[in-house]
Amino acid sequence: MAAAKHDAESLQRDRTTAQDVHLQVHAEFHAWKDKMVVDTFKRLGNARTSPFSFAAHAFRMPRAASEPLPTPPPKPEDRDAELLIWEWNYDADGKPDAGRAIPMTVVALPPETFGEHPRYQYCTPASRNENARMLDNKDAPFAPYPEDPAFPRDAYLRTFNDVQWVSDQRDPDAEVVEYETVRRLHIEHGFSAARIDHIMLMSGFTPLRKTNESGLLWAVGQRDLPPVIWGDGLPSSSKPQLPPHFAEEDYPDSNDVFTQVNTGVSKFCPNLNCLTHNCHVHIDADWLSLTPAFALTRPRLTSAELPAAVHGPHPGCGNDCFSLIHENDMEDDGLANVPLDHLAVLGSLFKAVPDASPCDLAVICKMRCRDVFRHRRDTIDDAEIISSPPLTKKKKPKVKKHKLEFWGKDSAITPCVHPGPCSDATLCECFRRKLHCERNCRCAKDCLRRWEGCNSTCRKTRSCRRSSKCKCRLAGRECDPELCVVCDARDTQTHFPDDVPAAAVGGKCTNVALQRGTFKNIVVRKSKYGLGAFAAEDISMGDVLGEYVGELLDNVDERVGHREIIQKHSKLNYCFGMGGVPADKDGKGGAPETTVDAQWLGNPTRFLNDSKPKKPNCVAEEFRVNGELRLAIRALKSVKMGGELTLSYGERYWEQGQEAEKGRSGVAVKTGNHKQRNK
Ligand SMILES: C[S@@+](CC[C@H](N)C(=O)[O-])C[C@H]1O[C@@H](n2cnc3c(N)ncnc32)[C@H](O)[C@@H]1O
Repeated sequence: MAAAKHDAESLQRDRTTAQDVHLQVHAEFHAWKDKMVVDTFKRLGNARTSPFSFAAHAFRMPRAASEPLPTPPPKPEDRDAELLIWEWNYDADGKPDAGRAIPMTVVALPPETFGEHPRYQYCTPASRNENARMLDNKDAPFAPYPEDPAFPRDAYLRTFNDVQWVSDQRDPDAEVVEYETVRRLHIEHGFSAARIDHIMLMSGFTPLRKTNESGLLWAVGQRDLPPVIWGDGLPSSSKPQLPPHFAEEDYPDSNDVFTQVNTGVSKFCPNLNCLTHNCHVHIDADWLSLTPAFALTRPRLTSAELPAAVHGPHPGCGNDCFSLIHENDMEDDGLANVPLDHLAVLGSLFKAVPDASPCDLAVICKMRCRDVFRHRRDTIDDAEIISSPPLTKKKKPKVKKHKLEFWGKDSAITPCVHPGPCSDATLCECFRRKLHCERNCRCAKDCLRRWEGCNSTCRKTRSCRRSSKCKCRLAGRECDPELCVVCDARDTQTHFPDDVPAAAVGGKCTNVALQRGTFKNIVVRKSKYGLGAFAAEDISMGDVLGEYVGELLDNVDERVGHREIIQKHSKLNYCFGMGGVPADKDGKGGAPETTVDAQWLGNPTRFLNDSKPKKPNCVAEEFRVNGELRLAIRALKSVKMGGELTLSYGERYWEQGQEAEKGRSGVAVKTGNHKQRNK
């Protein structure tokens, strides 16, 4: 009872101390900030030679209301000037000089010279597709058309759960104050991390660390803090700092390389042609990581077996190699001089690759291989290895080729990751969806489901032209630089239009334009329907002009509701459907697999207008590129420089436009076929 009372009293005392420190830090921070802001403005006002000197002139006001503005100098003799601009300079005391007049000639231009610019909707330039944000309907990042009373702002905001400028914001000033409070509580008052966390959480502050990648200390570690001068006149940088791994006791593994690699690996795209950090295309719409974490590996080799197993009869890394030193001699070589950090890294590596060559591990850990070997011997128990069951090689089940079934032109965006061969039993997604396995699938290299490239069909022509029997072309794929060897898809540098003779193209793959980005120059100019895309150079039939890129929507209604409101209001729709079931020849039915929306993210191909009632000179074609569905815009005929580039959106685009006017939902309904736009 007495102990509990004592605890409660001590907690109350600590809370009071923490509150006092917090109030003090808060006051000091705001005193510094107010002064810093005023000083900055003063400095700008006094600047003479800095780039801000313009601002100095602009903001210099008469010292007192009674102080008159300088009298303009006499008008110059230039009688033709219809407009004079007066300019004065101020000296260091703020006194204006005599001033000068700059004559300007006013030229009357015909009104059509500066006609109204067509409406333009802001768009982030992009060279590749991006997945639309998961939970796109979660927070509205901003309210569009703020000055347009006709925009249905309330209806727009109602399609979101919240508004980002209210819900998600962390005040960076509060973060600086909280951090300094924590620093003082630990350094000056001896509070432990756990005690600080306990008190701060009671007061509604952010926990010091929530996970390895969140919490106050993690967030502060991501930023450059402002150079605050505290109440004692000293800057933050001159003060004793929190210890490096403060408050990490609850996350003992966060420093472990094995854990760190596994945290990082899940954020990289597993597509071997991409490997982008936080890839928004190949990592699936629910942001599930596709890259499996590294598992702990059991050691299989005893210390006595290791040297021969990893190096055979040869030394691994030279005359000083551990494999040449007798065990008894090694005893004298201590590990004492090896820094603890290096040993920690080595310990992590033993978890992942315990049977790797000590010489290789030595390079990674900046140690001698004999020390690596010795540390392994000290930490991995040979007795456990001997007692563990021996590895048995499983027989590979035979898969008969004629049993393989494939469905249409689809291919897996998500690589299959499962132990054993691709089958229903191993829950292989490629097998279940009747897709070809792709290069980045984790199945065996000789898996019969794997796409093989066009080597069997293009051996003679080696050009993969559209008229050819190229297996990749016929399957709606671009050639794969790793697989399509006979056409040299890897080294092709040039794009060949259709009218170049086949002989001139031999040995040069023409089916890699999207991967290589061998596009034509397009300019955006005024056209009959707002802005349009025009050829900035002569274009030949068959040329790929560019890739239609934007945000990828997977057709979930909630994610598109707000987009539809913007489309209706602006009367501009940049959606394009891809994949899925094509519509019939009248443009009816069908459902796209994905919609590319270039409303907020795109490139000049988003400006191609509909050609109706004329025939279009371009077409959009779908290609699978490394498992990813992409849209190429190709010329159907030659277009001279300056000619407008057009597509056929398809009847469905316009029909659905009228339905959308009536309030029907459905941005992401099927394009007629891949040549038609989606509304
Ligand atoms: C993808 S945008 C094309 C670029 C658009 N002109 C601009 O200024 O941003 C499609 C929109 O352009 C307009 N548009 C394109 N072709 C048209 C046509 N043949 N007739 C009328 N409007 C057209 C429609 O407003 C349509 O929603």
